Amino acid sequence: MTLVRVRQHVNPLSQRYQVATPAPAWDRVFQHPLQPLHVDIGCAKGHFLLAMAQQNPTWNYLGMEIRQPLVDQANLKCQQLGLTNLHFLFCNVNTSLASILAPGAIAGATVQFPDPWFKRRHQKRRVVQPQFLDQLSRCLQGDGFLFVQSDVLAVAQEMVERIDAHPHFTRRADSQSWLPTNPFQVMTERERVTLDQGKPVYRCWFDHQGSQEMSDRS
Ligand SMILES: C[S@@+](CC[C@H](N)C(=O)[O-])C[C@H]1O[C@@H](n2cnc3c(N)ncnc32)[C@H](O)[C@@H]1O
Repeated sequence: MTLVRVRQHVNPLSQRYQVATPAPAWDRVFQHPLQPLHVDIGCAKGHFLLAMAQQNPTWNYLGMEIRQPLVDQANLKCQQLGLTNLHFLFCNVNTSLASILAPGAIAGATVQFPDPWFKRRHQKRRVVQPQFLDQLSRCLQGDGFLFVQSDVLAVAQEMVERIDAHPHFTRRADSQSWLPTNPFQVMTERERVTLDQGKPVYRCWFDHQGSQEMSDRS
């Protein structure tokens, strides 16, 4: 058995992650490429999507992850399970959303337990930056959704403040305070560990609206 070293954290701002990843051939990665697409950002080992894809065969699922060994392992698992509505992609979402996903290509997105980067000087490495939300908004359909959760209150608050400040996202009525449960009823790796330790999770659910053209605030 070959042991692959998986780094604990990867700095998304380092030079080697600045090259935009091209889109895969969608008709090769999904059996039915026109099904609605749900993208999980920073999917790690992909446990969440492996379960979602089995439960919802009429949706396609794309996991985006910056640690390549995790992506390779997740795609292997996907193959072993014979799933034709799931694919994992090695990329830096902060540089590659626009090169991978066409405007309006996705029906929904999740950002779950993003790396917290606690030190102040490292916080610009966090995934949910204003520019990321502009790009995500371009890729989301007019009636798409965005679900975010974290076990770190400050990270959850920062994500929610940034999403609230974006003109094309609105909190769902049930998300005016933190959602008590995960609406997908499928746990991520990090969510399971957090709940097993009896710790709280901070969750929020947004509707996306507006045309892709309006989403481009730049
Ligand atoms: C704390 S883990 C959470 C994993 C999973 N979502 C969960 O809830 O268990 C955050 C993941 O996001 C990935 N990640 C961080 N920055 C990223 C980026 N810019 N692009 C893609 N993936 C990223 C990390 O490599 C890591 O696997």
